[in-house]
Amino acid sequence: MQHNNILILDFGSQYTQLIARRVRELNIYCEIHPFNKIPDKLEEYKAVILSGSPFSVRGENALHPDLSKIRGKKPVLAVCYGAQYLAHFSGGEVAPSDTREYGRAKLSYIKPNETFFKNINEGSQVWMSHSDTIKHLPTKGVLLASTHDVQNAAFKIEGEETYAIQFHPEVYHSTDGKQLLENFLVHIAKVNQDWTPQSFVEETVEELQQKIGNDKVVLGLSGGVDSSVAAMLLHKAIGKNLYCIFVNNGLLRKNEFLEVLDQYKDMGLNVKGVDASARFLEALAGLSDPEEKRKAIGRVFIEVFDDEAHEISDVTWLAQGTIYPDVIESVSATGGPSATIKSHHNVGGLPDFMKLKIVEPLKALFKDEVRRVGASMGMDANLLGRHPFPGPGLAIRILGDITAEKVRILQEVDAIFINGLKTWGLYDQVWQAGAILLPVNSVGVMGDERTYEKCVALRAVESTDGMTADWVNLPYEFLQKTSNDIINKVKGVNRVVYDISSKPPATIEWE
Ligand SMILES: Nc1ncnc2c1ncn2[C@@H]1O[C@H](COP(=O)(O)OP(=O)(O)OP(=O)(O)O)[C@@H](O)[C@H]1O
Ligand SMILES: O=c1[nH]c(=O)c2[nH+]cn([C@@H]3O[C@H](COP(=O)(O)O)[C@@H](O)[C@H]3O)c2[nH]1
Ligand SMILES: NC(=O)CC[C@H](N)C(=O)O
Ligand SMILES: [Mg+2]
Repeated sequence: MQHNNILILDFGSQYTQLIARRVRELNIYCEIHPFNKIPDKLEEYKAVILSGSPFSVRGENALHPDLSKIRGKKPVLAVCYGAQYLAHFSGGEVAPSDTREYGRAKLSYIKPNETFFKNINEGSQVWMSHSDTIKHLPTKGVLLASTHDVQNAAFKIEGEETYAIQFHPEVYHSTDGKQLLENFLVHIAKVNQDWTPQSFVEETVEELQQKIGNDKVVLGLSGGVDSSVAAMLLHKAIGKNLYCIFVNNGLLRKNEFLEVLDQYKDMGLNVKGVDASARFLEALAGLSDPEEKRKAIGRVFIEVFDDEAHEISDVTWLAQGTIYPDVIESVSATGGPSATIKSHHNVGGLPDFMKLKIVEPLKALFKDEVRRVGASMGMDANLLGRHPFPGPGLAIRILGDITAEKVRILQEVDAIFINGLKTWGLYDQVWQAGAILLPVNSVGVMGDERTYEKCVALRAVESTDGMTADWVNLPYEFLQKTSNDIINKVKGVNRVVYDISSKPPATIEWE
């Protein structure tokens, strides 16, 4: 258990994860729990933050948890819906505001000498996103700040360490938001700022040793950041009892299998490379529907992994590189069925028959924190800075059916594009990039002869989490040079196009 833990109760705001990030940026650990699943062991938490919500406290379905175990006993910071909740159900009044308020506002009044507003001055910009407003403060409420339009923009409750704000300190556009969180967490709740990548590594290694003891653990390594950092942590904790398996599904980037395998061996990992290319290609033969392709790959992954795990005697644990956003998505407060756009697969979805216990050392971290943890263990910057790459690999970038020849063509094209980005110093400015082989032949002319060959698309996007993305404005000179190189060097390709679609409405991968 991490020390100095902050509990964030999620009422379904789209900003809840941002609250967690801001708290972590202060080197303070925190966890998000759904509003209706308040943990039993409250003594482990030093303070509680209530998030915003799409609901209205006046609505029939208002989220209305019992906070009697928390209020007056722990410092509480209530944000937006949280603030309205405190007001509405404790003797105050919340009503629809005359004008809905979204975006910029300025604090026009701040009560003097309040620790909560230490180093924050009148005029400070805050970001609003609400349609209800707090008309009357709750019993024992003391006004702390106002904006031009919102009289009760911040208040506290006399006799409790309970603070409430209508604006969102977690968003970047609230200029003193981080200061406000620091005032509350450090100066009011007296939480130490000692949660760092190093302390995370030390605590996690100790926990893993206690949990796993002398048991054996198996882990699927993909060359990606998450599984690699998870492997490093486990290696530090249990050494040779960690058995890593890196599967070549024949759909990796050019030379990637051997290069990455060598890199893992240099890191001292106990890793086995399994070349199952033929098995995957066989399973894919004749399939051209994207979902059927994805499912076939998922199935073969499990078979290969299961075969390999059986080669190791007495394995009892399966380790996974699950990270925090994966966890949060599966327990969202408001839930609601969402449409399946694509069936993402990873070895994580192993069936029950494998009967392995699961260990997920990165379950509490965001992607950038995973990178910081990796860096603090001395992991190679190239490995850490790697673009995300999907488990089904080039199979979902070859539209339609897959053959060994198409894989070869796409590997060549992709290598020219990615190496070009690196040479031009563009790789780190791009979140993810790759090439797509289209099921389209077009007419060209090369050396006075007619050609009728394949077309490839290049895709480069900027994003923070892959959920939304925009295409990158790559320099024309770069695109020109890359297109030339591809058409001149890769036999079978006579046309290159650049994908200028954002997500949504498109997705990052084409299948
Ligand atoms: N070729 C592979 N061999 C073995 N395991 C794999 C392979 N590809 C994917 N996996 C497993 O599937 C998991 C999920 O893959 P995913 O791409 O989401 O994460 P990642 O590869 O670890 O990190 P990143 O998101 O940076 O690519 C990996 O953590 C790994 O355990
Ligand atoms: O491990 C994975 N298994 C998959 O099946 C898979 N499909 C897409 N992706 C990656 O997810 C991000 C979002 O991709 P999309 O916009 O195409 O859904 C992008 O980063 C994609 O590369 C996958 N990763
Ligand atoms: N961001 C929020 O928490 C909004 C709270 C509430 N739904 C309102 O519109 O006022
Ligand atoms: Mg990956």
